[in-house]
Amino acid sequence: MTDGFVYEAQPMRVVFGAGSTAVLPAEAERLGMRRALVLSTPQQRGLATRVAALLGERAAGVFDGARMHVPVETVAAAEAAVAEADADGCVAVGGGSTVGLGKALALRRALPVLALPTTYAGSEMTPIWGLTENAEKRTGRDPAVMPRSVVYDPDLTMTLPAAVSVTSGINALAHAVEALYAPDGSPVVAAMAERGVRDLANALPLLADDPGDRAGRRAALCGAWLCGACLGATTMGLHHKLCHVLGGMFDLPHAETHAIVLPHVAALNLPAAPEADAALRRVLDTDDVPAALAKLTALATRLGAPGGLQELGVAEDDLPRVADEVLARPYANPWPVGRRDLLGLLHAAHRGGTS
Ligand SMILES: NC(=O)c1ccc[n+]([C@@H]2O[C@H](COP(=O)([O-])OP(=O)(O)OC[C@H]3O[C@@H](n4cnc5c(N)ncnc54)[C@H](O)[C@@H]3O)[C@@H](O)[C@H]2O)c1
Ligand SMILES: O=C(O)CCC(=O)CC(=O)O
Repeated sequence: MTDGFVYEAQPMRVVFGAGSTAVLPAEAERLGMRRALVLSTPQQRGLATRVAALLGERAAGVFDGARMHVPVETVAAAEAAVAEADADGCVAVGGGSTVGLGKALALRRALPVLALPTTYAGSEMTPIWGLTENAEKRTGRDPAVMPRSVVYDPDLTMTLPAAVSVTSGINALAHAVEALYAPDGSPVVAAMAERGVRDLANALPLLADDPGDRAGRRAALCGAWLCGACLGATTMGLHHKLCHVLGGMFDLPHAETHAIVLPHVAALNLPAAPEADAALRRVLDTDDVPAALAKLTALATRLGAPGGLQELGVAEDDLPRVADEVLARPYANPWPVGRRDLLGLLHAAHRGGTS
């Protein structure tokens, strides 16, 4: 096939709108959940408890042990909670960490997942699961982990701190950027990516200035949905690979790592991906896409996010080990990545700022 494409739509049901949390009991009923375990991080236990109260008899309890990068130990504890509560489904209330735990339960226990995202990570739109064991993060794809229903309520994002709003928004942007040059892209993905990037790039500066901006919250969540759907439909490239290796090896905060790395990968890859570059120039209204992305990263650092890998505690001496791991099992990428380029990129991301 020349210049063709394959697009496989993911089965996704989305309910979007301020106050849409109220539809949860009806969504649980639609999915046939009679005893749903509500999942959250420890920090979001209060919200999870309110969600359990809203579910009433359909709630089987709250498990608040979700952690970033889905450690296997956390999954084991959640499985024990599922067994003890005799749960027949789970409601994941939170960001990518909580949705990721729901996916692990879907994978291992065939439990249906209903997701209420509260960050912009976009995991709820993908069949990608991740698990971390012995400082190594494994990822895979399985349609069985896709949440059966996703309720996007911008009201739940009002409490998301400004810095996390910007970094998790950049995580979502990265999904769209890589989807635009993925080998399995398509016009549907490109349309979602362009709209998602535009929504997020417009909304993040508004949220940085005023996290209470309701229109900004709505636009950012809509952008996160679309960018997440792009990731769900395409294969990931160098950027995601780097973030997974770094995240797994050093237990780094996921969104912050994405925010640091993205402008550097864009600078390396976009010259080899002219169509993606043109689309991003158009939607970001710029002649220099990496610089526009670096401005968003700078927005996050102004709000207190780390500006470079060194600030995240990564030792410079460890960078060759990261490069080795990335090159050992590379993801498809427009620029044929060599060790020299990769080390240059890693050192720049380590220092922080632009390449
Ligand atoms: N599989 C996928 O497709 C995919 C995509 C993106 C991210 N991820 C995964 O998601 C994880 C990162 O997710 P994340 O960036 O959303 O962070 P997160 O879920 O870890 O949340 C970050 C922190 O913010 C808190 N929080 C979340 N929403 C809040 C809100 N509205 N108000 C106040 N506090 C809130 C959480 O409790 C947590 O303490 C990583 O493990 C990453 O690998 C997976
Ligand atoms: O890197 C991402 O943002 C998407 C993939 C991912 O995080 C895998 C996981 O769920 O751990």
